[in-house]
Amino acid sequence: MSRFTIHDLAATIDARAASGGEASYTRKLLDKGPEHCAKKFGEEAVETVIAAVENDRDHLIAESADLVFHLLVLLKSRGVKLEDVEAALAQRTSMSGLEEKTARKRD
Ligand SMILES: N=c1c2ncn([C@@H]3O[C@H](COP(=O)(O)OP(=O)(O)OP(=O)(O)O)[C@@H](O)[C@H]3O)c2ncn1[C@@H]1O[C@H](COP(=O)(O)O)[C@@H](O)[C@H]1O
Repeated sequence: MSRFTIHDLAATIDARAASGGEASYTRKLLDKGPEHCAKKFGEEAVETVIAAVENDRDHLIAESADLVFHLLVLLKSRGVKLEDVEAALAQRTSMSGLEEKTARKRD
């Protein structure tokens, strides 16, 4: 079985953004603009926090899936590619998280 990745989901979101999309939830979100996409992302983040605090594993997985989807839609709404985020992450692999935190304070 081939593995479904976040890149596959990003490609679907790209396709929905480019389509007519009357039946597409993705397209409906994008049509409402980045502020609406950001609000939805925030709601999903809160739901993910609640699932984590309640230590509900299945709920945490489901909410995390919603959260990743809404993050990708939010990035799309602002013209940021998943590859841009990956590049930012890749730059950090040469230093520890604590070093990266210190470097941020210097910026
Ligand atoms: N992965 C997802 C995905 N995860 C979550 N969601 C939707 O995100 C919403 C988040 O939950 P909410 O509780 O906020 O839902 P809601 O109250 O119905 O949302 P609103 O009406 O307030 O916007 C739900 O409607 C979910 O169905 C997703 N919708 C789409 N996808 C993927 O995107 C693809 C394209 O979908 P369409 O754009 O609809 O064709 C799908 O095939 C999936 O692969």
